[in-house]
Amino acid sequence: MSIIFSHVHKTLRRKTERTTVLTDASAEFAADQLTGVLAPPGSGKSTLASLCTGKLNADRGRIKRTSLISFPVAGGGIFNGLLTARENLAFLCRVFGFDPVPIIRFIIDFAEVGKAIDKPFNMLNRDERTRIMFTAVYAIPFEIYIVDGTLVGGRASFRERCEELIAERMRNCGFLMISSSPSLLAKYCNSFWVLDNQALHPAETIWAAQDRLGPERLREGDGYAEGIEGGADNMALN
Ligand SMILES: Nc1ncnc2c1ncn2[C@@H]1O[C@H](COP(=O)(O)OP(=O)(O)OP(=O)(O)O)[C@@H](O)[C@H]1O
Repeated sequence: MSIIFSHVHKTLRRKTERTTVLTDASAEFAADQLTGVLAPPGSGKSTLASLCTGKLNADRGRIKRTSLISFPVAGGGIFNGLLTARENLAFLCRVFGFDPVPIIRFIIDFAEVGKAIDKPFNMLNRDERTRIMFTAVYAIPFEIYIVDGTLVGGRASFRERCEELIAERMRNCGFLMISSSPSLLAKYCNSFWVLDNQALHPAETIWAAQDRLGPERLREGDGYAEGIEGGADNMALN
């Protein structure tokens, strides 16, 4: 089970601006590995994540998914701000083929949201939204979790519990972490790729990946975001 890129081309377009992110890129990300893709800032991390999840399609080439792939951890635009948190979560569970009842029960307990679960998502405060968004992705039993820079979030006590949940998932599931931070990928991953010159290259170690890009093109970070701004479509409040 895996995500396989075969000769993928992708150009982003906005008015007159065109940015080519991938040119004839091939790679295989296995569902039984913790894979890190080291990529400079602005080189196409979010685009790669969106191609993996199917949010974006390749212009040319093929992306074959034979695993159940998550939406990006803490990815924006997943929740609808006008629906309640419970309605959003029920919808997400059904889209991915899971019974919402036990998953929502788990999220209410784990994220400690109580009655806020039945409020419109855009009426929740930033902490509540952050806890729900991080718990939602890890509560659903995906086969490969997609991390676009941010792995964990929330305030101290939630973050600690969330890290335990992530460690549990990492024992049984695949992760594809796309980041500009060598130390983040070194901490969690056991298989490495580099996104460089619009192509994906395998690397033996994170140090080989870092050497290929050069440290001056990278940006250290710990994959932590205390809170997520917005996080939903139709956000009326922050
Ligand atoms: N719609 C668009 N049209 C043209 N260029 C775009 C578009 N969206 C983003 N870009 C540019 O394409 C490149 C890749 O974007 P992407 O968001 O995938 O990169 P990223 O590595 O995730 O960026 P960051 O490090 O800032 O999070 C960036 O240089 C960005 O400025």
